[in-house]
Amino acid sequence: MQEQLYRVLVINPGSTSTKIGVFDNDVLIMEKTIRHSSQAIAGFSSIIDQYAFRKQTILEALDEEGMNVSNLSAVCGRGGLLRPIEGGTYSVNETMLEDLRRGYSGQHASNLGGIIAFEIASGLNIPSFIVDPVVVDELDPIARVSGFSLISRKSIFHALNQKAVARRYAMDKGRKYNELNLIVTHMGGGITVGAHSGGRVIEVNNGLHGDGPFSPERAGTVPAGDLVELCFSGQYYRHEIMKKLVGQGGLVGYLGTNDAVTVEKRIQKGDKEAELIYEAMAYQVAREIGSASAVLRGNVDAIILTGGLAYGKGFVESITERVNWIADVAVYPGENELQALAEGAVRVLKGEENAKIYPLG
Ligand SMILES: Nc1ncnc2c1ncn2[C@@H]1O[C@H](COP(=O)(O)OP(=O)(O)OP(=O)(O)O)[C@@H](O)[C@H]1O
Ligand SMILES: CCCC(=O)O
Repeated sequence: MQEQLYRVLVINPGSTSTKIGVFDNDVLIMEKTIRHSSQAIAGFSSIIDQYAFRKQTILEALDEEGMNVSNLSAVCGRGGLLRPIEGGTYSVNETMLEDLRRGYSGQHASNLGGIIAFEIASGLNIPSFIVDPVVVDELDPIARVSGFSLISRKSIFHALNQKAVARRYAMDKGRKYNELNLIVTHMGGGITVGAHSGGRVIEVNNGLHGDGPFSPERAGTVPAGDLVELCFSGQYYRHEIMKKLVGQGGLVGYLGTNDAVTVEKRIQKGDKEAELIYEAMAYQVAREIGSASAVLRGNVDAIILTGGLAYGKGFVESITERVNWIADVAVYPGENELQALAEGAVRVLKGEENAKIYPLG
């Protein structure tokens, strides 16, 4: 019998781009990255204000590629800063739309994913979904304790790519994801290191404005007392400090660029400051992996390195030589987010899974 074919449009809005793909089941038939210049983005005062502009660019891109939207079975967007929820595929509903519009847990480009998916899908009378948003929260209770009773640790991380790559690793090894203990390290504009056990991410750093290694544009963990002193020194406004932590932190703060390729070129030309900072970023990633290995009591099947920085050979080597005594290191450069969105939607369309209802419980 012929397999039923579902055509799914997937939408992944990032800070400087909107990536879209069209899949027939899990097979990619069209992919496009629409880049937004900083001038185009700067014209909007908030993420949500970009909604009509981004939706229009998506529809134009589909039109240019000759994609007839009336053949779609569903639309799936990357979910944003919602309430903390467990991983999986969720139907877009009114509560979710409201939370995405007001940025329940903050502002992030992916807040637009579910909204645009819903708008396109409802015009076609087809379902819309989100999959594994950045707020997926499967932390063990012990991981929430920060040590400061007024603040709990939060789970904000690259859930979509971490889960997709972990599943891919399991498939490559002929194993089931939920049988493995994995340390998955996503290294992009932000860096998150997750301890995956029994199919759940029981510990992970909050890669947005929480903790963990510094990254191309984020500060990660900073000494708390010194940060408090700086906040009250009268030198900076609140939004300026926030920007120094997220956006202008990490490599940007030290070296003026978020582009690791540029940093590598500077190192090749003998820039010692660039060498120290780049090495420090690898050192902090390795330190976070070591910490995740303790969470898993040393019972680690593999350490997985993924995201754009995993293309950097020297960077990967520098991490690997510090952590390969813990477990084998597998490298999956780049990200697999469009594919993961499509697979999440198709699992539901085929009836292999039920779509979850937001918010759970
Ligand atoms: N070939 C390469 N060698 C070294 N670094 C690379 C290479 N290609 C990309 N990078 C670096 O990867 C980083 C961006 O990674 P990525 O594209 O995963 O981030 P993003 O999607 O913008 O953010 P995030 O992954 O946090 O959502 C940049 O610093 C970029 O310079
Ligand atoms: C940490 C959440 C995803 C991102 O890097 O923006």
